[in-house]
Amino acid sequence: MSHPVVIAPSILSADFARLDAEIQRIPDADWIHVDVMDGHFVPNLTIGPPVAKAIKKVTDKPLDCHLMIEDPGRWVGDYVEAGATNVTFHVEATNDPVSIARKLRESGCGAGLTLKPGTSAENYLEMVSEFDLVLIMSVEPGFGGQSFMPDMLDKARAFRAEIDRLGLDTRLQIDGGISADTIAQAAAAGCDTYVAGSAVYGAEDPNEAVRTLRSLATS
Ligand SMILES: O=C(CO)[C@H](O)[C@H](O)COP(=O)(O)O
Repeated sequence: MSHPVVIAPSILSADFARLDAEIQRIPDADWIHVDVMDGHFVPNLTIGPPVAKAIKKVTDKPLDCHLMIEDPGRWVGDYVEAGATNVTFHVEATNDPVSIARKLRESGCGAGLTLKPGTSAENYLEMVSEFDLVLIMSVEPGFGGQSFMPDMLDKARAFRAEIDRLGLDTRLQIDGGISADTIAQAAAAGCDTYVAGSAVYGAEDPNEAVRTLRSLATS
């Protein structure tokens, strides 16, 4: 099943002192991507539920929360309460991703599965029907501004094949080093949902960057 392209700028690369204004600079974005880091699962510390809730107040766009945290099952409810549309968590941080996905879906929130670059798709393909979104990390999670890892496209192809084989409408998202130079490769590998931080907020006109990414992903 093919979806319209979604461009989800990551506010990790925005000015945290002016988040409301930074979000208003990207009216053509489809989703707002919120990178949650706990200083344990990844060596960086960013934002938590109160900030997600504050962001929700200043935008009607879906809030796409990527939890780079330990023990995600303990915290997902807080992001649902904060107004998340999707909550994506790492398979490396839990022994029971399916239970967490079911909890999210029962609360009316989309469930997202994600894997670090070193984790292979093999053990997780079979659970794809439990998820609304699969996120392929194309950098090591933790920081914006890193280089795209083209080897991750094989993982995207494997998930795309399984999603299509089962006829699911699960979205295939990619995050890390997505720019005008890399987005077409990700599209060719079957991705339909793109996170971009520095390529959007590092541009002189972030909204123009969003439009350019969308057009390169669809051409
Ligand atoms: O999850 C992330 C880092 O862990 C970020 O969303 C991602 O890296 C986006 O930044 P950039 O587009 O600059 O690579």
